[in-house]
Amino acid sequence: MKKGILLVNLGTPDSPSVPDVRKYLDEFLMDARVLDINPVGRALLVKSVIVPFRGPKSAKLYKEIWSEKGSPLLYYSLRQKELLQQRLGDGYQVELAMRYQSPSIETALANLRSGLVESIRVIPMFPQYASASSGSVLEKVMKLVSEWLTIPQISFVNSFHDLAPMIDTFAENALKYQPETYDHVLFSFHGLPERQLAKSDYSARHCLKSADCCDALTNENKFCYSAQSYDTARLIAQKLGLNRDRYTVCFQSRLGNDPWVKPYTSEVLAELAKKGVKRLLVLCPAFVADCLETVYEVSVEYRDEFRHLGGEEVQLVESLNDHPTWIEGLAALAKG
Ligand SMILES: C=CC1=C(C)c2cc3[nH]c(cc4nc(cc5[nH]c(cc1n2)c(C)c5CCC(=O)O)C(CCC(=O)O)=C4C)c(C)c3C=C
Ligand SMILES: [Fe+2]
Ligand SMILES: [Fe+2]
Repeated sequence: MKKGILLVNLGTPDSPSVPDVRKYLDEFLMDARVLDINPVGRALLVKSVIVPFRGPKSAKLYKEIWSEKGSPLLYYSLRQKELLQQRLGDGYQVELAMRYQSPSIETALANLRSGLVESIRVIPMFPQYASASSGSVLEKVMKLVSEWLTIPQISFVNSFHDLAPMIDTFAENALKYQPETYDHVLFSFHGLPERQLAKSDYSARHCLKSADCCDALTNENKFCYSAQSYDTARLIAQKLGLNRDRYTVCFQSRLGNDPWVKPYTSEVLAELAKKGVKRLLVLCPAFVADCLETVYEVSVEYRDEFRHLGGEEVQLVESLNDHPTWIEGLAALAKG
C-alpha cells in the first residue's frame, strides 16, 4: 500500500496569452481568501476592473519570463514532484497540483484515489502560513475530500517557515554570491493586506497592535505570516553570519490601494538608495520556486527602480527550485 503526497503551489497561467492570463487572474482573485471583501464588490472589482485592465499588462510580464520549458513556477514544481517521488520511492505516490489553473487539485486527488493510497498528506508549498495561500489550499482540499464516500487518513502541513533544510538551501544559494561583498541584504517576502493579518490573529491582541508585534515569534502570533517571515529571515541571516543592521525584511507585490504589510520593498529600496547603498543582494524566502515575483519583479522591476534611484546592483538569490537539500526538506515534510 502506498502513502499519497499532494504538493500544491499557487498556480500560473496555462500560457502567457491575454485570455489565459485573464482566466488565471479571474480564478485567483475571485477566491474569497485572496480578495476578502464582500462577494458583490469582489466580483465587480475582479471582472470589470482587474481582469480587463491587469490582464494584458500581466500577460506582457509573463511573456518575459516564459521559456521553452513554460512558466518557471510550473517547471520547478514538476521537477520538485519528480525528485521527491524518486527520493521517497515506491511506497509513496506523489502528485502535484496548483491551487489555480493546472494541474488541478481535483485531478491530483482523483489520481491519489485511483492509486488506492492508504493516506494523503497535503503540503501547501508556502513556507509561511497565510489564509490567502496555504489556507486556501487546505480549504479547497478539505471541501473536495469531504464529498468522497471513503475518506482516507489525511494530514496537512500548515507551514514550514523554520524547516532546517529550507533555511540551509536559501543560505547555501546566497553564499554563492558572497553576501559580504554586498552593501546590504534584503529579505523580500510576498506582501499581504494588513487587514488579513489582523483578521487571522485569533488572540486579537497581537498583530498590528504595536510597531514591533511581528519581530518575535510567540505562542500568540505563531501562525502570523509576518512573524513567521521575520523568523525565516532571522534564521537565514544567522546561517549567513549577518548582523541585524546588515539586512532588512520587506514585503513586495502589493495590489490595490489598501494598506499591506510594511515596509514595502519599493520604499526600502528608496531609503537604502538615499543612504548611498549601491549593491543589494535579495532573497525571496516566501517562494519555493522562482516565479514571476522573483525573476521579473525583483530581478527586472526592482533592479530598474533601484538604479533609477542611484543604486547600482540588485542581485536575486535563486529560489529552492530543484536543490537536493530542499528535496530532503520536502521528504521530511512528507514523512511528517
Ligand atoms: C507566497 C505566497 C503568496 C501569497 C501569500 C500571495 C498573496 C497574494 N497574491 C496576490 C496577487 C497576485 N499574486 C500574483 C502572483 C503570485 N503570487 C504568489 C504567491 C503568493 N501570493 C506567487 C508564487 C505568484 C507568481 C505566480 C507565477 O505564475 O509565477 C499575481 C499574478 C501576477 C500579477 O499579475 O502580478 C497576483 C495578481 C494577492 C492579492 C494576495 C493576497 C491577498
Ligand atoms: Fe500573490
Ligand atoms: Fe503579526
